[in-house]
Amino acid sequence: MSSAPPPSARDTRPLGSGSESAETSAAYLLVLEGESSWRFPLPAEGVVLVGRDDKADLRLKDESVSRRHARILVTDEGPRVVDLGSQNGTSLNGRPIDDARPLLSGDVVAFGAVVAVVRARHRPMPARRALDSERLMVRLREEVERALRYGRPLTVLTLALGEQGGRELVEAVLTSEAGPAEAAGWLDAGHLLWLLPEVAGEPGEEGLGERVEALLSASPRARLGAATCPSDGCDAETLVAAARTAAQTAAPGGFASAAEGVTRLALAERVVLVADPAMAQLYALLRRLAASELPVLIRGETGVGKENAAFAVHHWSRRAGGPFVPVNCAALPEGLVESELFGHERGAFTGATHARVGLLESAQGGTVFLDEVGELPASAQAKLLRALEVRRITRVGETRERPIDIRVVAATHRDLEAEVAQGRFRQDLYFRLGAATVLLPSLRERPREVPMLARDFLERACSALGRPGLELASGTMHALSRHGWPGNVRELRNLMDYVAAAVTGNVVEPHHLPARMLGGGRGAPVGEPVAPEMAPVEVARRARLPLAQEIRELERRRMQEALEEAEGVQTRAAALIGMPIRTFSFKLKQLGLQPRAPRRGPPTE
Ligand SMILES: Nc1ncnc2c1ncn2[C@@H]1O[C@H](COP(=O)(O)OP(=O)(O)OP(=O)(O)O)[C@@H](O)[C@H]1O
Repeated sequence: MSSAPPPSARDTRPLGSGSESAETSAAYLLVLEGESSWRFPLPAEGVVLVGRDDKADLRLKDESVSRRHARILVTDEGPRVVDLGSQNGTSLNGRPIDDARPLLSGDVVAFGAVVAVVRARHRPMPARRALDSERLMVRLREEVERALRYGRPLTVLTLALGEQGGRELVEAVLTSEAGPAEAAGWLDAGHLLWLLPEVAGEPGEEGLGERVEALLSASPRARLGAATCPSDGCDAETLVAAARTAAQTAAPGGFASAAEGVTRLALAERVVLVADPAMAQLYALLRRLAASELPVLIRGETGVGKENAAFAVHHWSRRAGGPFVPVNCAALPEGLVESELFGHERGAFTGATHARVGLLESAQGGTVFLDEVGELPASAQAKLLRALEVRRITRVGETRERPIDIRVVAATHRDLEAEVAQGRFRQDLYFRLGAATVLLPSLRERPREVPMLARDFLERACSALGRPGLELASGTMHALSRHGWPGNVRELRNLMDYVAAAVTGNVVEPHHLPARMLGGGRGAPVGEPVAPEMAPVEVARRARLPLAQEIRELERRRMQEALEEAEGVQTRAAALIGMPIRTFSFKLKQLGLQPRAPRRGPPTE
């Protein structure tokens, strides 16, 4: 292995001259030492010792460099650097390294105070680099890990072969076009995946555009799609799914990026973002259901977007001009459920000083959204069933019936069938409400939507506060993608509201997130307490918590205890701690606490 030339010769030394490795070199280091800079060609394969030692291959003079400082190992997978326990350490892109790290074009390595920039020359990918799907996914996971760790871009490009095929030509393109840091292979007979580290997937970006053109020249009827880490996903499976979905949306012979696959549904004042294919299908179904008058039952965990789905049914229906009346059945005051729902006459009960129109009647000509319908007491269930069957209601304290023209969309986080089986919910009402049932997946099940929702909520929160937009660091995106989201979209929204208010710089770093999110793991148990406004980790480490946080923690504990004592009946739990039921119900959602199933007796006629 050749040693570095003396400083005087370094600046002028042409790349590839005077070194046995230069002819075969695929990459070089641009070394910046003191006032001088020079190129050090890396061998095609072999080991480069970096240090002040006379025997070092890359010989440096700076005092900050140890005699045997680092080693660069070059294999057909590309170069990797490892520190040899040097005094001042080796860093990659500003971060100290403690184990072997791959070097990619554009990486900045520092050996003590000496800096070297990696420049990879274009080297055709050997045919054997086309990996089988298993190895390809392993490689993609490594690349995702690297992209997130160092905040570097990574794009995955997928090709769905057209009817005319062209597999051999596509493979020829890979052999001639793929760079040394890239990998590609077939996911199945018809889908190719090409990993493009350092490609940000931006419109008009050369690294992407050239490859798209080359692939389409090989298979002109193919569809191409691309997804980028972290903006379209932070794990291998999500990125592949996003790229494949994008390819499906492209025309034959065309290309689409995953970002183009995000749909913004403008539903009057509401904006609903949809990117997950399952969600897109569900919203298409809701649109079809809207055209009918069928009652719709929406199932899903708390905060998953059930009210938005219900509003979509209303908005797309012929009732859009009428009112949309949301009713939280869990928050209706015990004893007043019927008068709230059906209204009452003056003097119907103590305190009924005026006649009052009920919530159902106030939805005349429109849609009533019965949220948490599983919480309705048995007597109200019976009365609701009758009202829906005869399309009339009777106000409490009145004998005459009044006609109603409403559509009912109901929602529940419970398994209503199981509730029916246990005698806690009327079967006939269940059949009536659940003529069409739509199950919304939890946010954990649609990881593709986490980054885009996070960005959107953050942008909206910043603009509501009148502050400039904030960026989400890739480590933060990673933490968001690993979180279990027991509170679903609401939890994400609350978190973004919190960071918009709390973070002072321009970038949301992982340490700004609540401590509970940094341990990570999709497996975070559902129903785990959620406090989006919980202090960031530095605050949590302090001996004393801010007063506001202590109060919130106390509130959470007391509410949980009360719920247990009241066997899940929210109105009773609220009364136990002297909190108005509406406040209780609101805080329950805000804190992501799971209301337990109330133990009710079987419904009566
Ligand atoms: N796809 C989406 N795009 C934009 N915002 C969303 C989306 N899904 C949910 N949200 C927002 O997340 C929050 C919670 O959604 P929503 O109230 O519809 O959930 P929910 O399932 O009805 O909750 P709960 O079970 O507590 O009644 C709302 O602020 C809503 O606007």
